[in-house]
Amino acid sequence: MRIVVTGGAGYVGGTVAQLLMDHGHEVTIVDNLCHGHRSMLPAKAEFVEADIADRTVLEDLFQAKKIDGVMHFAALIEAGESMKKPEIYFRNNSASTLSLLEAMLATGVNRLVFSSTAAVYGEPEKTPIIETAPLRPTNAYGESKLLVEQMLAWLNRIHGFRYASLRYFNVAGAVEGRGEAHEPESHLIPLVLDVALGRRKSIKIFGSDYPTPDGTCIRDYIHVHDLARAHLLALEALGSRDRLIYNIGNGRGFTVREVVESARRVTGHAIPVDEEPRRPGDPAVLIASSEKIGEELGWKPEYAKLDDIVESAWKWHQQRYQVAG
Ligand SMILES: NC(=O)c1ccc[n+]([C@@H]2O[C@H](COP(=O)([O-])OP(=O)(O)OC[C@H]3O[C@@H](n4cnc5c(N)ncnc54)[C@H](O)[C@@H]3O)[C@@H](O)[C@H]2O)c1
Ligand SMILES: O=c1ccn([C@@H]2O[C@H](COP(=O)(O)OP(=O)(O)O[C@H]3O[C@H](CO)[C@H](O)[C@H](O)[C@H]3O)[C@@H](O)[C@H]2O)c(=O)[nH]1
Repeated sequence: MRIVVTGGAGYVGGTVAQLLMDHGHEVTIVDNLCHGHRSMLPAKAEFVEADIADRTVLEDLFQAKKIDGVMHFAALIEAGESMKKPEIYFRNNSASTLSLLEAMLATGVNRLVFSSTAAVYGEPEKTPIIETAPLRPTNAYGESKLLVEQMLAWLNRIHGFRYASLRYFNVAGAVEGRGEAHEPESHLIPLVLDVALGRRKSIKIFGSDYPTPDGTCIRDYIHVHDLARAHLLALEALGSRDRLIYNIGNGRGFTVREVVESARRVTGHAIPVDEEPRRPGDPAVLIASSEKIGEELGWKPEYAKLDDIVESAWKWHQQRYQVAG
């Protein structure tokens, strides 16, 4: 298939773009490089530097290349930042995505895989979270993604628009020369590894008074390779089905302190911590049930152990920052 990958200069989009190409698909990446890096682009992918809000560029591209489908990763992704500047999340993640959807409708491109998030659930009533759980985001980032999910449901109902919405839990790990390099970095695992490399003095723990066994937040970490495989399965499934919504996680939760412990085991570094107040908008516990995608598409994570995920991130982190070890 000929696939446009938005946000393909980023961590997840770049990884999926490479896997698509490994499977023989043709890929054109659209990214405005607001957070992406040219070094993340797969070597043989075509690259268009543009914003997803630019309908003219997108419509020309969709028509010229006879595009079969879109994988949409482009977004601002920091839950913490979204609680300080919600408006930029609604503009970039919700309004600009509507421009992309309009361009798809105008040119007859009728297959989309959308990067949604566990943040659409907010504070869950029950864990593991299933896809029919209430959708009540506690941060503006999650709301900006939920708005897109709502648009997609209407486009499906009215135009028969085919889409898969994949609600990722916490993505981590690296594959063959491609890993997590957000700038600025806000995610726990790369920040902890920065401490192990001596790039930061300590890791801040945001909140130690949550109702969890050690008082810190619990998250479900999923390896980026397993996540990428789920995208290919969803893209294929849209050939015969028109509306797919799946959680993508490991089904096991780890506290922030357990992540730090894992990084201590993997890196051999003491990793000092500083206890800080809670970060606004953070739910206490997010753990996925991914049974639905397992039953319907046969997806199963290959990386089940936290130490293996951290180890793969660590290898890449060391290479990226050119420290031997
Ligand atoms: N990393 C996670 O843990 C996680 C968890 C759940 C969901 N997600 C979702 O996965 C997707 C990818 O996340 P990531 O970690 O790879 O982030 P990333 O920041 O590495 O990649 C996002 C890319 O989108 C580009 N971009 C942003 N706005 C754009 C716009 N208007 N036009 C064109 N390009 C634009 C950026 O330049 C960047 O290259 C996002 O939609 C994010 O919300 C990520
Ligand atoms: O320096 C840090 C960074 C994070 N945390 C804590 O570690 C946990 C994980 O935080 P991350 O920032 O790594 O990830 P989030 O859970 O906030 O969010 C991530 O996963 C979500 C889905 O679960 C979203 O999709 C979002 O894009 C993505 O950033 C949270 O409890 C956070 O408070 C710290 O204690 N210290």
